[in-house]
Amino acid sequence: MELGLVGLGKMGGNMRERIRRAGHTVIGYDRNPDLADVNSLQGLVDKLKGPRVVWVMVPAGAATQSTIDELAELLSPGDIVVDGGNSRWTDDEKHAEELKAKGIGFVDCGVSGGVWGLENGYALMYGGEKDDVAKVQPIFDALKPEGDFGAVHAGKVGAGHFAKMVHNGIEYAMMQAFAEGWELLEKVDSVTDVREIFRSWQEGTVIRSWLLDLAVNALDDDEHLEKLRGFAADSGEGRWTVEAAIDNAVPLPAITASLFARFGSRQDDSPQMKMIAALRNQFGGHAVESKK
Ligand SMILES: O=C(CO)[C@H](O)[C@H](O)COP(=O)(O)O
Repeated sequence: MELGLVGLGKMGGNMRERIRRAGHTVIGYDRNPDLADVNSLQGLVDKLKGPRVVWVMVPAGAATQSTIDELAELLSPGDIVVDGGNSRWTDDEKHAEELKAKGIGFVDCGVSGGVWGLENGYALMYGGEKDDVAKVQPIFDALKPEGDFGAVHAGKVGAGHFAKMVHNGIEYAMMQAFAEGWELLEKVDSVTDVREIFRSWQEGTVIRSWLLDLAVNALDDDEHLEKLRGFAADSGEGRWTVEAAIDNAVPLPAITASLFARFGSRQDDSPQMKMIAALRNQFGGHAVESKK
């Protein structure tokens, strides 16, 4: 089938390649002309025969919104827009309504697989009407990993991004657990080879996993991670997971703590620990450390 793909960055560029390898035609548009097959969204829409399927793979928020606004004007009734970015699931209903007013279908799709997806396939979680999903199915089949697993119709519009958001929340907590275990092992003198302990865990253990494999890769590159600064950014999905937990009164202590650990990583001199030091000093005369 034919697909229009908007956004040809790290994810979109590799996805174009994987879909083409499966024998489909992909017309790609990106603001960077070096990556694009056409020089505008109008050009992309003109090149596709109807009914069209256009997959949007641009950063969540303003970039996704403006792309969908533009597509709503350019596409025709019966066409489908897929949002494959990491959009907040609460935006999906709005996007579906905006497009529905023009007779255009909408499917939201959480995509996991990172830079490894080109070869390994992408895990897909999609939400939307059955008929709309069916029109995109050949593309889902091309992108998903080989075998029985790796793709799911998660439910109504929004369910795909909700599932991906929770996946990323779990990702935060798993990474935090590996990071904490690694730091503790590194701290203890009697342990002489932390990297080999991590490597040994790759087979036979309860915690063997792709994240563990990636941790071993990272330690092979830089055994004590000395080249890195202890700073972790976040793209929003961890926050949204915690917000959804609050809205639904679901306790998420591990995911919440892992999100807050990232916030802590951005502080060189913790303001709250200054207050704790000051209070301990006030009530107990406990020693404080002064700024150098
Ligand atoms: O979806 C992903 C992996 O599954 C992305 O890599 C995601 O952007 C990572 O999130 P964060 O920047 O918040 O760590």
